[in-house]
Amino acid sequence: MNWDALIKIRRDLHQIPELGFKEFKTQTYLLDYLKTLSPDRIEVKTWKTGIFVKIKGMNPKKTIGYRADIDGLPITEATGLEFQSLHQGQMHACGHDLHMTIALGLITYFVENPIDDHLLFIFQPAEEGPGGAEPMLNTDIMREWKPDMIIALHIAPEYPVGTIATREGLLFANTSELFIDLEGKGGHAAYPHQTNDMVVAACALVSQLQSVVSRNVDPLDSAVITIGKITGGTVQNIIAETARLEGTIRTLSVESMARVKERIEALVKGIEVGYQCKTSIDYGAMYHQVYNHEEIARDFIAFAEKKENIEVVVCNEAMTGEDFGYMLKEIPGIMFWLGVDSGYGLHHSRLNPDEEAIKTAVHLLSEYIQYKSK
Ligand SMILES: CC(=O)N[C@@H](CCC[C@H](N)C(=O)O)C(=O)O
Repeated sequence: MNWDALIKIRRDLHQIPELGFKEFKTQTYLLDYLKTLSPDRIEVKTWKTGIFVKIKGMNPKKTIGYRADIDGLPITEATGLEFQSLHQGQMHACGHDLHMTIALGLITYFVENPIDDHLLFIFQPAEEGPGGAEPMLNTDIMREWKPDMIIALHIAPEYPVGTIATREGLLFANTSELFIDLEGKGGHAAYPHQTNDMVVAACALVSQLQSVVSRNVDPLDSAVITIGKITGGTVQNIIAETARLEGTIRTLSVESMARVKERIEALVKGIEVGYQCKTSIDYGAMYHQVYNHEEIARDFIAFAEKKENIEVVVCNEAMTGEDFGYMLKEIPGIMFWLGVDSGYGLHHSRLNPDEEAIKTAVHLLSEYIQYKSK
């Protein structure tokens, strides 16, 4: 494997992060790379900004899948790296540049070292939203090339390189986006009694939302409500007529998601009455939990534990979301965390994964896939 070439690929991809379903340059870059590989064994099909790559097996009995997400985030990069993002306000701050590079490393390896089974690599757009996994699953290409098992990984800044972490069963939470619009009556800053101020209403609502997890969810269960963005008003001396909260809900069960939403709706109704305004709630994109197939997870953990230079952690569930959960709902498989040792975490403008982890993942997965194909 030409590791220097893979590092260059990672850095090239890092420079061109694009948001969900706008990954045009990324798709072109990936397709250009795939054209450099011997065409005899691979078939490539595109879907929107995503790509399916099938590597034909020598004596196939099944198809093994690997999924890499390809979109970036609306974050202004502050790493100061020489290969930092060229796209103002956009960054690969969730490691998808590494996920794609690892997929290309595996494709290159298996084109050069064919195995018995078919392999399907899925480059999936829009993981950060609105979600590309579910629509990709529903394509004719996927119906035709559907894998019998599927694998994905996610970088983990908190673990050192060489560590992987996973577990049987639930790994990532159920998620739902949350958008709440408030509309009242604006006016002059000096005449608040003639208005219904939506900045005040929005602040009250953010505070009240904090009681849902602390008072409506069983302490032995887990949930998260995060409001990541508030907008409202126009200038400092005009009382705001509108405000908008944007956030996300995370729960460990589908039932808790329903309960949390019920409570949010009740609080929003209360704001409507208490602050004399109109409200609306939009749940945006929702992701199914990531649930690892127990037997495959056990087998993968046992396999990885035998590898030199790999430390396996059997981790707790995380409140992160991943639309790979939809793929695992239909296809038996696993997701795991890949240690990349960064002082800054996921979705941070200074996230700086150690590129050595690319080698760890390509070694581990090429060996695991060969073992599963025997
Ligand atoms: C691994 C990761 O960070 N995934 C994202 C998925 C976002 C889903 C959706 N846009 C939402 O915010 O609910 C995450 O934030 O966990």
